[in-house]
Amino acid sequence: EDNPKRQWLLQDFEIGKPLGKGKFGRVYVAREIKSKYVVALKVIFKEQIEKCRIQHQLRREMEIQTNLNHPNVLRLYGWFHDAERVFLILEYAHNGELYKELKRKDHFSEKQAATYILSLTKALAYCHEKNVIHRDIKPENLLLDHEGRLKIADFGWSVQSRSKRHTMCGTLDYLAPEMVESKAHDYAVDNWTLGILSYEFLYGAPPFEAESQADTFKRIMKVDLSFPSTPSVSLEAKHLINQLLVKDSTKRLSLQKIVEHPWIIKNADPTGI
Ligand SMILES: Clc1cnc2c(Nc3ccc(N4CCOCC4)cc3)nc(-c3cccnc3)cn12
Repeated sequence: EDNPKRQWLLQDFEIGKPLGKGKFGRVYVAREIKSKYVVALKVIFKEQIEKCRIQHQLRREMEIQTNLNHPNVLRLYGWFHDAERVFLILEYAHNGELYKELKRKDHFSEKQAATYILSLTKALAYCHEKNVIHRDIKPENLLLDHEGRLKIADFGWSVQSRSKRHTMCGTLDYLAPEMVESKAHDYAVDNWTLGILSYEFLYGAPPFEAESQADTFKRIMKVDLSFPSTPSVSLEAKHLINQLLVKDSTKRLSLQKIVEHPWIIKNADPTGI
């Protein structure tokens, strides 16, 4: 407040109930005492970080998320550390995890599913513009704010796209074909995931689910996609899913084309609620 660059301290916060635990630590709801602002405090143990040698990954998550500012991306307000822990000060998502909502409702309506997919598409377009590829978009990493607006969280696995970093201010001119190809390939993974999530939001389970990991792998590689007869889903929705779950990453529908797709135009609430 007076000096924004002042280091945050644990004593600046009242810690509330644990919201959940991840592999590297726990997330608590907390309140910054002076401003009474409610946040989520993600506590990560340094020994865990050293043991799994994820220092660089954590630093990358923090650099990336600090620089992202989008209504559908969970804000990272700041961070601090003490002898044994690192603390991330994150935006609190009052309505919790999207996948719990999906489990509760079995599957979403076409309007709800299209609204979430539109929010995700806009958030990913923003991230890609900032050369960030999330690579791990799944219901567990999606949270809902007090208005039910979707927030992408947990950038632990995202990467700053490497090709942009190697070339001089983003020109592709000097990149070898495989580098240009890999750049296009990298970003397109998030488009595939939007297809998976569209299916999962509408049917309640992901399209290539199978008994074993090996079977799921086979189904993905074959793009072994089929639509159950119930719940009944519109042809436009199936059309969008078919245009995203394409093996050739260069043939997947672009984020811009998703925003303009008839199913999205017809069903999504542009305010994202
Ligand atoms: Cl980061 C971050 C920001 N906000 C959250 C959040 N918010 C949140 C709000 C409300 C409820 N409840 C609402 C009433 O019913 C019970 C659940 C849960 C989580 N949860 C987690 C989380 C949850 C589970 C596991 N690992 C992390 C992480 N978060």
